[in-house]
Amino acid sequence: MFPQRLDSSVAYDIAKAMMDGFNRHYRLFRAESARAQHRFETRDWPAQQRAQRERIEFYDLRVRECLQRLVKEFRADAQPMPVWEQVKLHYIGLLVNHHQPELAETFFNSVTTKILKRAYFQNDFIFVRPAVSTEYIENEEPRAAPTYRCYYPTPDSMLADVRHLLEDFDLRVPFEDLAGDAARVLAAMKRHFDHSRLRANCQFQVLSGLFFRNKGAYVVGKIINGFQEVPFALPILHNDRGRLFVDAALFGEDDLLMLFSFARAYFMVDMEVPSAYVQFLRSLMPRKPRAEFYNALGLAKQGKTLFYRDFLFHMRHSTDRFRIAPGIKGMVMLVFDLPSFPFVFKLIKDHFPAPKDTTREQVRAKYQLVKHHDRVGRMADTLEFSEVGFPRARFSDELIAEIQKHAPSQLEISDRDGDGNVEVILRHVYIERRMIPLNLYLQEAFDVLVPDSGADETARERAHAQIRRAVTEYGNAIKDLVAANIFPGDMLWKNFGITRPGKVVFYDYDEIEYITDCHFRRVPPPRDDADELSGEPWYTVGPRDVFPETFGPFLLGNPLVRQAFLEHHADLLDPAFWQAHQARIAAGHMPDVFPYERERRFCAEENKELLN
Ligand SMILES: Nc1ncnc2c1ncn2[C@@H]1O[C@H](COP(=O)(O)OP(=O)(O)OP(=O)(O)O)[C@@H](O)[C@H]1O
Repeated sequence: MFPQRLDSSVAYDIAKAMMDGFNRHYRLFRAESARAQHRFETRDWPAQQRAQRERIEFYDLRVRECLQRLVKEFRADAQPMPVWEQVKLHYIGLLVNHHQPELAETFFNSVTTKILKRAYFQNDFIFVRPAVSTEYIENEEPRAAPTYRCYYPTPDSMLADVRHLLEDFDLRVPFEDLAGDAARVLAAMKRHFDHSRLRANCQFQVLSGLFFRNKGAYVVGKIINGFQEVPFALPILHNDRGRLFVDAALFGEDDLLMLFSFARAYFMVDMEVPSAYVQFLRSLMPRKPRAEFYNALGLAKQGKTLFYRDFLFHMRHSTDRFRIAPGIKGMVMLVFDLPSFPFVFKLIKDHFPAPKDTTREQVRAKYQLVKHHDRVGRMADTLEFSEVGFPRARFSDELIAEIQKHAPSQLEISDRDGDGNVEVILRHVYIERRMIPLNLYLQEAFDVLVPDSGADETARERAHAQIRRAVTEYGNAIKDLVAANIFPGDMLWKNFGITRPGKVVFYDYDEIEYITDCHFRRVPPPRDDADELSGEPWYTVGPRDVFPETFGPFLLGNPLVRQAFLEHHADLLDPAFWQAHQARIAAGHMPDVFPYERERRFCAEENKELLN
C-alpha cells in the first residue's frame, strides 16, 4: 500500500486542494462559533438558536464544495488507485503542525469516500486510524490564547482570583454584582475542596473559551489542590436589567455530565485546538467517550468517526450477540442492541401498520427536526449511519428473521469486501444511547409491590419512591418539551427512557409536532346517551387535533401512577395549559432551559441560607 515514489504530478495538488477545503471549513465553523459571544452579549437569542441549527449543515456543504472542485479541476474521480495512495501520503505531510489534524483526516475520509463511491468499511484509502497525533498540540502564534488559563490562589488572593477568572473573558456586558458573584462562587467552591490546607500545587484551571448555548455562557474548569481535582462549571446569564450574573456553581463529574448531556444542543466555543479542549474535558469526565465531547462541541462528524472506531474496537473485544431490544416492539422502528454496548440501533421498517400513517421520508424528516432543534435535555441525540457492516456471526437468527420480515429493503447479507467473512450490511440505521424504557422501569417497581413478591418493607418503600420519581420526572420532561415547542405526539411510557442519573428522556420521534402547529381542543359534550356510552369519539378529529382530557385513560391506569401524576402534573390534562404555552411561544417568548436542577441556582431559597 505504501507508495515507493511520489511521481504523480496531480497527487500533491489534490491533497493541497483537499486541505484548503478543510481549512476553509474550519475557518467558517470557528468564526460562527466565535460570533456566539456577540449574540450572547446583545441577547440575540433567536440568532443564537438559528446559528446553532445552521452550523450543523456547514460540514456537508464544505465537503460538497471540495468535491466539486476536485472533480472539476483535477478530474479526481478518474484518478487511478496509485495516485490516491500518493494523495494520502501528501496529505499526511500537510497535517504535520496542523492544529486540527484529526478533523482534517475525517474531512479527507468524507471527501474521498464520496469520490471513490465505495462503502466506508471497504476503503483502504481513508484514515481508519489517526495518522497524526493530537497530543501536545499548542497554539504558537504570537499572543495566541492558551487552551486554558491558570490561577494560583493563596488564602488571601482566592477571592480576587475568582473575580479575575470571570473578568478575563472580557465580556462586553457588565456584571450586576461581580464582587457578590465571586463571593458566592468561592463560598460554593470551598465546600468542594480542602481550602484550609492549600497544597504546593494549588490552581484553578479554566478553559479560555466560553461555552455558549441558548441564553447561557458557561465557564468550564477545575480546581486542583495537591491530589484533589474538582471539575466545575459556572453558568453566566443576563438578568432583566441587561446585566450579567453567575446563576449557579456546578461541581463534580455528575453535574458536568448533565451540562454535556447527549440530550442537549451543541455548544458554540471558539477553539483553535479542539483536541486540547477534548483532552481537558475528558480529565473532568473520564467516563464519557471522546466521541461525545466532539459531538457536544458541534464537531459531529468527528464524533461519528470516533464513535465508529470505538464500536469496531468494542466488537473486537466482545463476543456477545445483537438481539431485539427489550421492551415493547415499535410499529415504525425495528430496534436492536448488543447487551455489552450502551447504544441501540434503529431501522425504519418498510411498512407501518394502522393507525400509523407515515412514510420513511417523513420519519427521517422528524429525526432531522430533532437533530436541529434544541433538545433541552429531553430528547436523545442520534447518529445516522449508511451502509454499515456487522459480522453476521454476531447476529442471532431471530434478529435476522425480524429484519427480513420488517425491513428487508434495509438488509444485505453478503461478503461484499471478499475477505471471507459474511456481513450483515444495513442500508440506513440510527444509533442512540440505550436507556431503560420507562414502562419497564415502572413495571420493575410494580412487580415489587404485588402482594406475594416477597419484598420487605424497605424494598416496597423504594419501589413507591421509584414510581413517584419516574412519574414526576416524566411530567417534567413533557413540560420541558412543551416549553421548547415540541409536542411528543405519542406520550405513552414506552416512548420515554431513564438515563443513568435518573432523567427521563424522549426517544420516539415519528409523531412529533411543533406545539404551534397543533390544535389543543376540549372534548365537546356528548349530544346524547348514545354518544356518552359509545367507545368511539362522537366528534370529528382533525389530523393535528389534540384532546388533553383524553390522555388519562392511556397513561393513568395504575392508581399509584395516577396519584403521583395528578399531584404534580394534573395541568397536562387541561387544554388550557397547552393553549397558554402555545400563545407564549407564538408571541416569541423563549423560555430558560437550565441544565441543572433549579434548587442549584444561587437565587434558590435553600442556597441563600447555605451561602449566608
Ligand atoms: N434509546 C433507547 N434505549 C432503550 N430502548 C429503546 C430506545 N429506543 C427505543 N427503544 C426500545 O424500542 C422500542 C421501539 O422504539 P421506538 O419507540 O423508537 O419505535 P417506534 O416504532 O417509533 O414506536 P411506536 O410504535 O410507539 O411509534 C421502545 O418501546 C423501546 O422498548
